[in-house]
Amino acid sequence: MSRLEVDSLVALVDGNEIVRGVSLTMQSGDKVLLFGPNGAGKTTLLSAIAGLPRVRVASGRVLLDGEDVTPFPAFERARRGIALAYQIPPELTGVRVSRLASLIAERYGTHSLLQRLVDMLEIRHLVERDAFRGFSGGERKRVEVFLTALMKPRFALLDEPDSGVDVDSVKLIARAINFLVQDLGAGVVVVTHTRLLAEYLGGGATGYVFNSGRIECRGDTLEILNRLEKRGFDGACSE
Ligand SMILES: Nc1ncnc2c1ncn2[C@@H]1O[C@H](COP(=O)(O)OP(=O)(O)OP(=O)(O)O)[C@@H](O)[C@H]1O
Repeated sequence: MSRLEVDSLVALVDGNEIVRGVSLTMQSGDKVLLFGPNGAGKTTLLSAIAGLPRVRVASGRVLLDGEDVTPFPAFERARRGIALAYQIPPELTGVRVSRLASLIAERYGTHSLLQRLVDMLEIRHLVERDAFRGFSGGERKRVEVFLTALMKPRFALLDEPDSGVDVDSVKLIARAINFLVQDLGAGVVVVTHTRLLAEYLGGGATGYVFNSGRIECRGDTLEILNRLEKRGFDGACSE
Protein backbone atom coordinates (compact mmCIF):
# COMPACT_ATOMS: atom_id res chain seq x y z
CA MET A 1 0.00 0.00 0.00
CA SER A 2 1.46 3.36 -1.07
CA ARG A 3 0.62 6.77 0.26
CA LEU A 4 0.84 10.19 -1.40
CA GLU A 5 0.68 13.23 0.85
CA VAL A 6 0.51 16.79 -0.33
CA ASP A 7 1.20 18.96 2.67
CA SER A 8 0.34 22.69 2.67
CA LEU A 9 1.68 23.11 -0.86
CA VAL A 10 2.18 26.64 -2.18
CA ALA A 11 3.34 26.84 -5.80
CA LEU A 12 4.29 29.71 -8.09
CA VAL A 13 4.46 30.15 -11.85
CA ASP A 14 6.70 33.00 -12.99
CA GLY A 15 6.50 34.48 -9.49
CA ASN A 16 2.68 34.32 -9.34
CA GLU A 17 1.17 32.30 -6.51
CA ILE A 18 -1.22 29.86 -8.18
CA VAL A 19 -1.52 27.02 -5.64
CA ARG A 20 -2.24 28.54 -2.26
CA GLY A 21 -1.83 25.94 0.45
CA VAL A 22 -3.16 22.56 -0.68
CA SER A 23 -3.19 19.47 1.50
CA LEU A 24 -4.49 16.10 0.45
CA THR A 25 -3.66 12.52 1.28
CA MET A 26 -4.42 9.44 -0.78
CA GLN A 27 -3.51 5.78 -0.95
CA SER A 28 -3.19 3.03 -3.52
CA GLY A 29 -6.56 2.32 -5.07
CA ASP A 30 -8.00 5.77 -4.31
CA LYS A 31 -9.74 7.73 -7.04
CA VAL A 32 -9.72 11.49 -6.63
CA LEU A 33 -11.64 13.68 -9.06
CA LEU A 34 -10.67 17.32 -9.13
CA PHE A 35 -13.24 19.85 -10.31
CA GLY A 36 -12.57 23.54 -10.64
CA PRO A 37 -13.19 26.51 -12.91
CA ASN A 38 -10.81 27.41 -15.72
CA GLY A 39 -7.72 29.05 -14.31
CA ALA A 40 -8.26 27.70 -10.78
CA GLY A 41 -4.79 26.15 -10.77
CA LYS A 42 -5.56 22.45 -11.28
CA THR A 43 -2.87 21.89 -13.92
CA THR A 44 -0.41 23.83 -11.79
CA LEU A 45 -1.21 21.67 -8.77
CA LEU A 46 -0.64 18.44 -10.75
CA SER A 47 2.58 19.90 -12.20
CA ALA A 48 3.82 20.80 -8.71
CA ILE A 49 3.08 17.28 -7.43
CA ALA A 50 4.89 15.79 -10.45
CA GLY A 51 7.83 18.20 -10.09
CA LEU A 52 7.68 19.99 -13.45
CA PRO A 53 10.30 22.73 -13.59
CA ARG A 54 7.95 25.51 -14.74
CA VAL A 55 6.33 25.43 -11.31
CA ARG A 56 8.26 26.52 -8.22
CA VAL A 57 7.23 25.14 -4.87
CA ALA A 58 7.52 28.05 -2.43
CA SER A 59 6.52 26.07 0.65
CA GLY A 60 4.95 22.77 1.65
CA ARG A 61 5.94 19.27 0.68
CA VAL A 62 5.04 16.25 -1.43
CA LEU A 63 5.63 12.96 0.38
CA LEU A 64 5.62 9.54 -1.23
CA ASP A 65 5.41 6.75 1.33
CA GLY A 66 6.72 9.19 3.91
CA GLU A 67 9.70 10.27 1.82
CA ASP A 68 9.91 13.96 0.98
CA VAL A 69 10.18 14.00 -2.84
CA THR A 70 9.80 17.79 -3.15
CA PRO A 71 13.50 18.31 -3.90
CA PHE A 72 13.46 15.71 -6.71
CA PRO A 73 13.00 16.60 -10.38
CA ALA A 74 10.12 15.19 -12.40
CA PHE A 75 12.01 12.20 -13.86
CA GLU A 76 13.06 11.11 -10.37
CA ARG A 77 9.49 11.37 -9.07
CA ALA A 78 8.29 9.45 -12.13
CA ARG A 79 10.87 6.75 -11.44
CA ARG A 80 9.52 6.49 -7.90
CA GLY A 81 5.95 6.16 -9.19
CA ILE A 82 4.34 9.58 -9.67
CA ALA A 83 3.25 9.81 -13.33
CA LEU A 84 1.69 12.83 -14.99
CA ALA A 85 -0.40 12.74 -18.16
CA TYR A 86 -0.35 16.17 -19.76
CA GLN A 87 -3.42 18.16 -20.69
CA ILE A 88 -1.82 18.80 -24.11
CA PRO A 89 0.98 16.31 -24.84
CA PRO A 90 3.76 17.61 -27.09
CA GLU A 91 4.22 16.33 -30.67
CA LEU A 92 7.38 14.26 -31.11
CA THR A 93 8.41 14.20 -34.74
CA GLY A 94 10.44 11.09 -35.64
CA VAL A 95 9.52 9.22 -32.46
CA ARG A 96 6.92 6.54 -32.93
CA VAL A 97 4.44 5.64 -30.20
CA SER A 98 5.75 2.05 -30.35
CA ARG A 99 9.30 3.28 -29.67
CA LEU A 100 8.20 5.37 -26.70
CA ALA A 101 6.14 2.46 -25.41
CA SER A 102 9.12 0.05 -25.68
CA LEU A 103 11.37 2.46 -23.80
CA ILE A 104 8.81 2.89 -21.04
CA ALA A 105 8.07 -0.84 -20.86
CA GLU A 106 11.81 -1.53 -20.64
CA ARG A 107 12.35 0.96 -17.84
CA TYR A 108 9.30 -0.03 -15.80
CA GLY A 109 9.30 -3.75 -16.57
CA THR A 110 5.82 -3.65 -18.10
CA HIS A 111 6.16 -5.47 -21.45
CA SER A 112 3.39 -7.83 -20.36
CA LEU A 113 0.95 -4.90 -20.12
CA LEU A 114 1.72 -3.39 -23.50
CA GLN A 115 -0.58 -5.30 -25.81
CA ARG A 116 -3.35 -5.44 -23.25
CA LEU A 117 -3.37 -1.64 -22.94
CA VAL A 118 -3.21 -1.18 -26.72
CA ASP A 119 -6.31 -3.37 -27.06
CA MET A 120 -8.09 -1.80 -24.10
CA LEU A 121 -7.67 1.71 -25.51
CA GLU A 122 -8.16 0.61 -29.15
CA ILE A 123 -5.01 2.36 -30.40
CA ARG A 124 -3.59 -0.36 -32.67
CA HIS A 125 -3.79 2.01 -35.65
CA LEU A 126 -1.76 4.68 -33.84
CA VAL A 127 1.26 2.83 -32.50
CA GLU A 128 3.38 3.09 -35.65
CA ARG A 129 2.78 6.80 -36.08
CA ASP A 130 4.95 9.62 -34.73
CA ALA A 131 3.84 10.31 -31.18
CA PHE A 132 0.96 12.80 -31.09
CA ARG A 133 1.86 14.21 -34.55
CA GLY A 134 -1.40 15.11 -36.27
CA PHE A 135 -3.37 13.10 -33.72
CA SER A 136 -6.95 14.16 -33.13
CA GLY A 137 -7.80 15.36 -29.63
CA GLY A 138 -9.31 12.02 -28.65
CA GLU A 139 -6.41 9.99 -30.12
CA ARG A 140 -3.93 12.13 -28.20
CA LYS A 141 -5.70 11.47 -24.93
CA ARG A 142 -5.92 7.72 -25.46
CA VAL A 143 -2.22 7.45 -26.27
CA GLU A 144 -1.29 9.66 -23.33
CA VAL A 145 -3.30 7.46 -20.95
CA PHE A 146 -1.68 4.39 -22.57
CA LEU A 147 1.86 5.67 -21.97
CA THR A 148 1.01 6.73 -18.42
CA ALA A 149 -0.54 3.36 -17.55
CA LEU A 150 2.48 1.60 -19.05
CA MET A 151 4.61 3.23 -16.36
CA LYS A 152 2.55 1.22 -13.86
CA PRO A 153 2.62 4.23 -11.57
CA ARG A 154 1.87 4.19 -7.88
CA PHE A 155 0.02 7.45 -8.45
CA ALA A 156 -1.20 8.71 -11.81
CA LEU A 157 -2.10 12.37 -12.31
CA LEU A 158 -4.42 12.71 -15.30
CA ASP A 159 -5.15 16.21 -16.53
CA GLU A 160 -8.49 16.29 -18.36
CA PRO A 161 -8.14 12.87 -20.01
CA ASP A 162 -11.68 13.30 -21.38
CA SER A 163 -11.31 16.77 -22.86
CA GLY A 164 -12.35 16.80 -26.53
CA VAL A 165 -13.00 13.05 -26.39
CA ASP A 166 -16.11 11.45 -27.91
CA VAL A 167 -18.44 9.42 -25.70
CA ASP A 168 -17.17 6.04 -26.91
CA SER A 169 -13.57 7.02 -26.30
CA VAL A 170 -14.39 8.38 -22.82
CA LYS A 171 -15.57 4.86 -22.05
CA LEU A 172 -12.22 3.42 -23.24
CA ILE A 173 -10.30 5.95 -21.17
CA ALA A 174 -12.43 5.23 -18.10
CA ARG A 175 -11.80 1.52 -18.63
CA ALA A 176 -8.04 2.11 -18.65
CA ILE A 177 -8.23 4.29 -15.54
CA ASN A 178 -10.29 1.66 -13.74
CA PHE A 179 -7.72 -0.95 -14.82
CA LEU A 180 -4.95 1.24 -13.39
CA VAL A 181 -6.77 1.44 -10.07
CA GLN A 182 -8.28 -2.02 -9.74
CA ASP A 183 -5.73 -4.25 -11.45
CA LEU A 184 -2.50 -2.28 -11.00
CA GLY A 185 -3.39 -0.83 -7.58
CA ALA A 186 -2.60 2.77 -8.51
CA GLY A 187 -4.08 5.84 -6.90
CA VAL A 188 -5.36 8.33 -9.48
CA VAL A 189 -6.05 12.04 -9.49
CA VAL A 190 -8.25 12.98 -12.44
CA VAL A 191 -9.02 16.55 -13.45
CA THR A 192 -12.28 16.76 -15.36
CA HIS A 193 -15.00 19.22 -16.31
CA THR A 194 -17.61 16.65 -17.25
CA ARG A 195 -19.99 14.18 -15.66
CA LEU A 196 -19.55 11.29 -18.06
CA LEU A 197 -16.06 10.28 -16.99
CA ALA A 198 -17.02 10.62 -13.31
CA GLU A 199 -19.95 8.26 -13.90
CA TYR A 200 -17.84 5.71 -15.74
CA LEU A 201 -15.27 5.80 -12.96
CA GLY A 202 -18.07 4.71 -10.68
CA GLY A 203 -18.69 4.94 -6.98
CA GLY A 204 -15.99 5.21 -4.39
CA ALA A 205 -14.34 8.21 -6.01
CA THR A 206 -13.82 11.31 -3.89
CA GLY A 207 -14.59 14.63 -5.52
CA TYR A 208 -12.69 17.78 -4.65
CA VAL A 209 -13.76 21.29 -5.55
CA PHE A 210 -10.69 23.36 -6.28
CA ASN A 211 -11.01 27.10 -6.69
CA SER A 212 -8.56 30.01 -6.67
CA GLY A 213 -5.66 27.76 -5.75
CA ARG A 214 -7.36 26.06 -2.81
CA ILE A 215 -9.44 22.99 -2.07
CA GLU A 216 -12.82 24.33 -0.98
CA CYS A 217 -14.54 21.06 -0.11
CA ARG A 218 -14.55 17.34 -0.80
CA GLY A 219 -17.19 14.66 -0.82
CA ASP A 220 -18.97 12.00 -2.83
CA THR A 221 -18.22 12.77 -6.48
CA LEU A 222 -21.74 12.49 -7.81
CA GLU A 223 -23.17 14.65 -4.99
CA ILE A 224 -20.55 17.29 -5.73
CA LEU A 225 -21.41 17.16 -9.43
CA ASN A 226 -25.12 17.60 -8.66
CA ARG A 227 -24.36 20.70 -6.59
CA LEU A 228 -21.97 22.03 -9.23
CA GLU A 229 -24.53 21.66 -11.98
CA LYS A 230 -27.25 23.34 -9.90
CA ARG A 231 -25.28 26.16 -8.35
CA GLY A 232 -21.98 26.54 -10.20
CA PHE A 233 -18.61 26.72 -8.51
CA ASP A 234 -19.51 29.49 -6.08
CA GLY A 235 -22.27 27.45 -4.46
CA ALA A 236 -20.82 23.98 -4.86
CA CYS A 237 -19.47 23.78 -1.34
CA SER A 238 -22.36 25.26 0.62
CA GLU A 239 -24.96 22.91 2.13
N1 LIG B 1 3.47 32.47 -16.54
C1 LIG B 1 2.34 32.81 -15.92
N2 LIG B 1 2.17 34.04 -15.41
C2 LIG B 1 1.01 34.38 -14.80
N3 LIG B 1 -0.01 33.55 -14.62
C3 LIG B 1 0.11 32.32 -15.12
C4 LIG B 1 1.28 31.88 -15.78
N4 LIG B 1 1.10 30.60 -16.17
C5 LIG B 1 -0.15 30.27 -15.75
N5 LIG B 1 -0.74 31.29 -15.13
C6 LIG B 1 -2.10 31.37 -14.59
O1 LIG B 1 -2.26 30.40 -13.58
C7 LIG B 1 -3.65 30.12 -13.45
C8 LIG B 1 -3.85 28.64 -13.24
O2 LIG B 1 -3.58 27.96 -14.46
P1 LIG B 1 -3.86 26.39 -14.59
O3 LIG B 1 -3.50 26.00 -15.98
O4 LIG B 1 -3.20 25.70 -13.46
O5 LIG B 1 -5.45 26.37 -14.38
P2 LIG B 1 -6.48 25.16 -14.55
O6 LIG B 1 -7.30 25.12 -13.31
O7 LIG B 1 -5.77 23.91 -14.92
O8 LIG B 1 -7.37 25.69 -15.75
P3 LIG B 1 -8.17 24.95 -16.97
O9 LIG B 1 -9.38 24.31 -16.37
O10 LIG B 1 -8.54 26.10 -17.85
O11 LIG B 1 -7.22 23.97 -17.61
C9 LIG B 1 -4.34 30.70 -14.69
O12 LIG B 1 -5.03 31.88 -14.34
C10 LIG B 1 -3.17 31.02 -15.61
O13 LIG B 1 -3.44 32.12 -16.45
